[in-house]
Amino acid sequence: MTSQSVSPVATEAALRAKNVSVYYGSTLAVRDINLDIFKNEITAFIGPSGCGKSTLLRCFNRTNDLIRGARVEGKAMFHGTDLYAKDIDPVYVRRRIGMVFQKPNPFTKSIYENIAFAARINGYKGDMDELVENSLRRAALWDEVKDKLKQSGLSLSGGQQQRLCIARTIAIEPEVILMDEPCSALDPISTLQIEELMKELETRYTIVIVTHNMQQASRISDKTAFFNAEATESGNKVGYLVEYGDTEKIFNDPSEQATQDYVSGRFG
Ligand SMILES: Nc1ncnc2c1ncn2[C@@H]1O[C@H](COP(=O)(O)OP(=O)(O)OP(=O)(O)O)[C@@H](O)[C@H]1O
Repeated sequence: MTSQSVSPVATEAALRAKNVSVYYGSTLAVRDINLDIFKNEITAFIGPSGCGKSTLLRCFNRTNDLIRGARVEGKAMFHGTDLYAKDIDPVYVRRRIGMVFQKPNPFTKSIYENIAFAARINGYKGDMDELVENSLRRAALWDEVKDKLKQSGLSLSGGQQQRLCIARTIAIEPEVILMDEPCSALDPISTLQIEELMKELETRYTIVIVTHNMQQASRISDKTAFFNAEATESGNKVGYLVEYGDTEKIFNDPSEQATQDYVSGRFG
């Protein structure tokens, strides 16, 4: 075999959606999504309100299971394993594929216990002080809180609370972190801190972020998926994937006019 014949190592898809459609009751919310999310990359989901970004995101850690009437068709896979197969425990799925929400939601417990409690209920038996420190360090919060670990998590600023939630997620040792508009409740400085943190976390984790902030998507993500919604005959709107690719291409040279219009702020 010559060096020319050796193909480059294919980047591994951590998550894969294969013909994924999601219904709420009898209403189709998102149709026929096909998409690979690559390991150690940041993937951004963008698109106008209601096009199904959060719905699709939730498929990847089975949090749609917690919504009454939600039903997923097709396959959502994690390293080739069907996340919805009969023998798959959704609690295990959510441990491997963590989630950070729009509004910071620390427990009404101390900063220390926000991490320790999450780790304990997930069966962690190691050195708790070490885990708390490491998780807070990785979430770029340690220096700000190391002298007040007994204070309530709710005493922190919004941006610090969101980093605490990220630390809590990290403490469970996930492989993927799903982030649903994690900065939408934060001021610009806290937003930049979270963005910097995401770039640091990317070396260890695969990150998927839903964002309405175009600059944020173009600043931090490697790949971008643009979704849109169209009206069905029954008058409902159904979301679909318009275009997916390298962020640079999606923002500078998209294939679809709708993508161009959206990223340049002409609609949405
Ligand atoms: N819990 C739910 N129950 C019923 N319908 C829902 C639920 N969550 C979302 N939907 C519907 O599914 C469609 C997609 O919503 P979703 O929140 O996933 O879109 P989105 O692109 O994330 O929107 P936004 O950007 O506003 O957060 C919408 O029509 C919405 O009304």
